[in-house]
Amino acid sequence: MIEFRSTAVVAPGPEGDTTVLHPVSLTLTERRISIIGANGSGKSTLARLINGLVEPSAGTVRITPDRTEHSGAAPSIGRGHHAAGSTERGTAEAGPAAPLDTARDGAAVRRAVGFVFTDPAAQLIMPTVAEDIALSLRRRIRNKADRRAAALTALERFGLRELADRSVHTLSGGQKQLLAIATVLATDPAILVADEPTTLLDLRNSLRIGDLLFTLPQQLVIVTHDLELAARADRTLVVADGAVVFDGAPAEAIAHYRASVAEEPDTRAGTAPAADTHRAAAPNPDLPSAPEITP
Ligand SMILES: Nc1ncnc2c1ncn2[C@@H]1O[C@H](COP(=O)(O)OP(=O)(O)OP(=O)(O)O)[C@@H](O)[C@H]1O
Repeated sequence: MIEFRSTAVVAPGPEGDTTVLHPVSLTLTERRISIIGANGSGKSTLARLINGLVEPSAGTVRITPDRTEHSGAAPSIGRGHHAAGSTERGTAEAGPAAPLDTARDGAAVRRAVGFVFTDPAAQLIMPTVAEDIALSLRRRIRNKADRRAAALTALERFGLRELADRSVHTLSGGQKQLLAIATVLATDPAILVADEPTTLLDLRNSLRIGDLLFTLPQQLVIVTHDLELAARADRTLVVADGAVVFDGAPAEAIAHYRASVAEEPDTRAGTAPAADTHRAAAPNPDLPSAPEITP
């Protein structure tokens, strides 16, 4: 579960403060949450607050990792199989953990919340594929040989086993993104936040990565400009001008976003409000998985 309580982000600058995110309160319990909105609207800021990459200037963000929610068989891709899960998940405790505050419990939050960036190059740092995934396992598995074996098993799960000793620089964009996701998931986070993970990918790889993300046992928060992908969520947030302006069922959220784009010329001329902020807090009676439902 992810809780924003009057969370705001203000960036100081030479010419005064800029409000990047207006105060927002949300309780996110659904398993799949998508965030959509225009460029520069504040989506990444909202996503980065979840794992502490951005700290709130006011209010709080709290994470309650549910260790039971992803204790089942993990999905695989390509020729992979599920065996990796047992190696990495053996120590997972059952039941909900205590809430973590992103400002106070930074290290624990980063362990609980994996983050996938748009550009996988931002997180692939070791020379080879196997070394990269092994690096993410270093805290969990101290012995080097065991770590390599676990890395290979994890790669198998994502259909990347044959690329184990390849330089990460020789991978295709799709393979890099898959590896980036694999390295994050190898640490078994309770929540996965993905910030436009398919933006740099072709259609085939977008579909592949989308299928992977939406079949994960983890709670997923995905920022995306791909409205088909966004529509697969249980709940969608629309962000505009640093505020959550709609929160509800994906189809309605997407319709709201499309309508706001259609109205844009008026908005730019200053003849209409940028967003109907009242709708953000309004509960959606049609939302099948309302905020109180546990994933
Ligand atoms: N530290 C900062 N200082 C000043 N402005 C910032 C800071 N962080 C973000 N912003 C501004 O806040 C706005 C929202 O940024 P953010 O990256 O969250 O948008 P976004 O919706 O993810 O955009 P995109 O879809 O283009 O990735 C942008 O105008 C950005 O330039």
